[in-house]
Amino acid sequence: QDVGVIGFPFSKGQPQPGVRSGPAAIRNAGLIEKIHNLERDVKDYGDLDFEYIADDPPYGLIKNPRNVGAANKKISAAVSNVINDNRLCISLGGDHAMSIGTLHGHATARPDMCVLWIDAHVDINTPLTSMTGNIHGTPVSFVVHELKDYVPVLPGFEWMNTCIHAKDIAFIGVRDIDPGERYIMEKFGLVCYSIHDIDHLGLVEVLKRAMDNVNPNRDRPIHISFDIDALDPLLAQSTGTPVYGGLTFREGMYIVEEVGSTGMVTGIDMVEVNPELGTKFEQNVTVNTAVDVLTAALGKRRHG
Ligand SMILES: CN[C@](CCCC[B-](O)(O)O)(CCN1CCCCC1)C(=O)O
Ligand SMILES: [Mn+2]
Ligand SMILES: [Mn+2]
Ligand SMILES: [Mn+2]
Repeated sequence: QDVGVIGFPFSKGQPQPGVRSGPAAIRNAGLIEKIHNLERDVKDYGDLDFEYIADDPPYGLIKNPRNVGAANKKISAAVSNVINDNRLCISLGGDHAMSIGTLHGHATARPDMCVLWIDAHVDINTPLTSMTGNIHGTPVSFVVHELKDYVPVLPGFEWMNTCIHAKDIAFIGVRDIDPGERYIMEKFGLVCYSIHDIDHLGLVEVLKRAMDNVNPNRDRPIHISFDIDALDPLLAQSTGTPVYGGLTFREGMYIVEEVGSTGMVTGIDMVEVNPELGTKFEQNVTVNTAVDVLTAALGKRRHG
């Protein structure tokens, strides 16, 4: 399947501006060329630009609702466009709030798509449970049908509708959940494999169970939302919310190799790379790892 790459230099879902430079850093590390080298037809759709809305007071604790809502409306249309071009859409971030738009856009183009959320976090705070007001900790609550009654319509989000069922998403790599999120996960029976589960069951079994939950017949388009902070901070240092004890490079690669090899992946987010955090060395390791994860998802194999 052909590939489309689109950049979302977006940072309004959290307080650190450097995440806006993620797309440029990932491109500079040679992503497009490396995809070419896989004999995949790849089209670069460039970066989306986001008009800044100055008058954007908080909604409760939630910061920048109008900016985040307007950006995600554009992101959704852009992602739908790439997928309707029959290209696997690679969305480069930018913070994880952008996945409100990437999931909405993917589901608009592929209504039966399912989601693997690879992250240290479950990002399912509602605007009322978030303790930080950073929308990058809430994107899942905006898209899940069963949470509709728990998520107020924020200014800037009037365009939005929920687009997946709780059973259509599985989380892998989780190790930092807020109390409100834990309540929601248990109340709605969301499928979540923590780092502890990986240590207990093994990654092969965890990945099998996650796929059995969201894609039992392996016949549904798959959206991989990869938050670079799923990986251990020793590897992915340049990110806004690092949490110790994350996925190794090998575990991260195994996940995307396995899921990619189904040939069912039609959307991938690579988010939360902040090239302005950490040392130059740490920035390079983080960005190069992001590129390696993406090329592995597209078929680059370590066994040649
Ligand atoms: C776990 N929830 C956090 C982090 C969200 C990370 C977003 B991601 O996209 O990078 O995954 C953290 C909330 N805690 C901050 C420290 C004090 C306790 C609450 C939040 O801000 O909601
Ligand atoms: Mn995270
Ligand atoms: Mn449905
Ligand atoms: Mn995240």
